[in-house]
This record gives sequence, structure tokens and C-alpha cells, in this order.
Amino acid sequence: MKIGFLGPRATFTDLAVRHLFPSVEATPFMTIPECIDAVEDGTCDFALVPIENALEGSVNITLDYLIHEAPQYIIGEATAPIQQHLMVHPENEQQWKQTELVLSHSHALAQCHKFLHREMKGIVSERMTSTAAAAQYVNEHPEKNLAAIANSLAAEEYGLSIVQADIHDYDHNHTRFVVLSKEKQALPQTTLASNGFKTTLVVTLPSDRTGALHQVLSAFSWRNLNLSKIESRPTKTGLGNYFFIIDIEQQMDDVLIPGAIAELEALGCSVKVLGSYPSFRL
Ligand SMILES: O=C(O)C(=O)C[C@]1(C(=O)O)C=C[C@@H](O)C=C1
Repeated sequence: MKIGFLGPRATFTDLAVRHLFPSVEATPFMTIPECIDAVEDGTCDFALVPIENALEGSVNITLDYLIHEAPQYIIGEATAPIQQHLMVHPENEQQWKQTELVLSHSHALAQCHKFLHREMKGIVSERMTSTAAAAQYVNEHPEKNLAAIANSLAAEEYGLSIVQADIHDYDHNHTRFVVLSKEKQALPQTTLASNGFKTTLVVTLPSDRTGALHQVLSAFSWRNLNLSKIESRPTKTGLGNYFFIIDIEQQMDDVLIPGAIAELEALGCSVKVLGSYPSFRL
């Protein structure tokens, strides 16, 4: 089994792969689209990428690439706790407060916004393709006084010193990762026990219909289908045009979800099932 993930080694995504598939030698890619492309062109069977963070919201590049560029299926999801640390090259440990630049993934920078505002006011931050890519860059440039925000495995992997631990602004920082596949298929065997199921739909409303969203939501509510997320994203066809990504806390069944989909289609919506899959807590 070949699985691609957002690399390099020691990203949060790498940690999620190691927990979910401990015996698999996974392949790192530098960006989320590269992970998804690797599944598209058959280099990998699956990709594991981040999709949502509790503090910062959706990872839009994952959603947009799945919807607009590579129509793959979600076949599993895993939610992991996220602890962010500030780390520097050991040569710069004493002068970390004079850091020139803080590097990290945009989501990680956003998760530490209050810390950066309070403790590192005036210091520019720059986004990198991942937290581990930032740690790797800091490792390769001891001559610059840089800091990275990343996890403790990245500090170990890239020989950096953690100078401030747990700098994420709120407790309960979690990220949800998804396993993607080109085919609709079961998630490969994992040693973990799943803690539930979800079904994700992409719903495009008919244009100019008053109360359409209300009608969509009522198709789920009167069937007692619990929604854990509803999010709008631009269709990219013009200002004000959106589709909705809806997570139902239930596995695809023969009656309720197909009934809701049929009702939405009768309302003039187009509906696509992005996946029906087990959830795991790491
Ligand atoms: O950069 C990483 O380490 C990632 O795995 C990406 C990512 C994200 O996209 O949200 C994953 C988890 C954390 O929320 C921060 C960054």
C-alpha cells in the first residue's frame, strides 16, 4: 500500500499517518495538491491530508482541490490533538527573543496568533508549505536568527531547541485529517477502533430560490440526521455563487440519506457524495 502525505518528515500529517498506519512506509510530498495528484496519477494508492482545524477552520486548499481539480473520495478521517512549539537552531537558543523571522504553516501561525502578538510583537512571520518544512529551513540556516512553529517530533528530527512550548492560543486544538482515494473503497486495515462514521455531501443550491438553504437543512432535520459541519465555499463561477459541504454524523444507509438526497434533488439542488467513512481519534 502506497500512501502519500503532506511532508517533509515530522509534519502533523506525518504523525497522523504513523498513528493510523504504523507499519506503512509513507511518501512525503511538499504540498497538499501534490499529495492529491499522486493519487490521481497512480503514484500512490491513498493520500492523507489535513482538512479542518478546531481553531482556524477548514484547510481550503484541500476542499477546493478535491472539488475543482481531482474528484477523489474521502474513505476515512482521523482527528488529532495539536500542540505547537516555538523552536530555533541550538546556536541561536540564547538570542531567540531577537528572532528575525518566524516560519510555519499558515494554519499553525494562525493557531498561535495571540502568542505572536504578545511575545513577538513586530517580528515578521512567513508561511511555509508545512510546519516541518519551516523546521527544516531553520535547521539549514543557523546563520540567520530564525524560529519555526512546529511539533516536538520536528524539533527532534531537525535538531532544533524548543524555546517556548505549547504556544497555541487555545486548549483543545485539534486537526482533522482525511484519507483520500480515487476509488470508492474501504479504508485499509488499521489497528485503531473507529469512534463513528460520517458521510460528506457537496450540495449546490438552485440559484435565486428563496429559502433554499432552509429547505435543504429541513431535509436532514426531519429525518433526524445530525450534521456535524456545514460550510460554504465559492463555486468560483462568480461573486455570490457558493456550494455547501455538509457532514452527516452517520454512515450511508439505504433509506435516510438516500431519501434526503432525493429530496434535495427534487428541490433543484445538485448533490455529490464525497464519501461515507469511519472516524478515528488519535
Ligand atoms: O504543517 C503541518 O504540519 C501539517 O500537517 C499541516 C497542518 C494544517 O494544514 O492545518 C496540520 C495540522 C496543524 O493544524 C497545522 C498545520
